[in-house]
Amino acid sequence: MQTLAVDHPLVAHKLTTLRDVRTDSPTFRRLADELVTLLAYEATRDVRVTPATVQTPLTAAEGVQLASPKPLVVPILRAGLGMLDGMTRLLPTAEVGFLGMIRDEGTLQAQTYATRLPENLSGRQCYVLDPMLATGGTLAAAIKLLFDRGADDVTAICLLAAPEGLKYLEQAFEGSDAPIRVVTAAVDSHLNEQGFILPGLGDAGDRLYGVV
Ligand SMILES: O=P(O)(O)OC[C@H]1O[C@H](OP(=O)(O)OP(=O)(O)O)[C@H](O)[C@@H]1O
Ligand SMILES: O=c1cc[nH]c(=O)[nH]1
Ligand SMILES: [Mg+2]
Repeated sequence: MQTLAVDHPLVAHKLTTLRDVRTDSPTFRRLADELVTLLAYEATRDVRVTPATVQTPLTAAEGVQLASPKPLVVPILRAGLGMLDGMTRLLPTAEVGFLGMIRDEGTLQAQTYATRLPENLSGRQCYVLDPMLATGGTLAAAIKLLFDRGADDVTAICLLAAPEGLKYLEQAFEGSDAPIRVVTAAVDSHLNEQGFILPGLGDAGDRLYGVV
């Protein structure tokens, strides 16, 4: 598994405001959207392309186009939905599938309550969107579901990741042949006793959707 914490002053600037407890929901949504687009630029570095030739007004030019089958973007509801527009701005022709997952705040176990994905993902590159990688249980379950349907390459885009979650994923998919990448704006310090990322940004779903 590869982890990339994107080191860029604009990412750090936007993340700082996102963390700030005084940031209201509309601003939080806008910043999350902008951050995803910046992270997506790095996360799609290995997106598959094929050679293509176009005619310019003057002559032929060799270039590339996105390969087939096209990439699949999978936001994990609810909080991952706040990352979808930022991602599809960069990959407008990607197909979008949905996973609804919720972490039980007592046991910290993830449960899947909705699945709307293509049955066969063989040969597909998948981009999973979830702002918080905490214990890693949610993302591990999502990646397993994609692999079970034949996906052969998964990149997760997270706004924040905890070292515990990264380690959990590393162990869960140890020996897997398929590439797994995690692209994040920052790897934070650790989890607290309630499984929240510190310093973190609180409950991403609640902050996106105005619960607080
Ligand atoms: O790494 P984990 O310990 O599994 O925790 C991370 C998950 O928790 C949050 O979702 P939550 O369950 O709160 O659902 P929500 O998106 O509906 O708020 C977050 O968006 C991740 O999906
Ligand atoms: O810090 C955390 C951990 C899980 N889910 C969140 O929204 N925030
Ligand atoms: Mg939540």
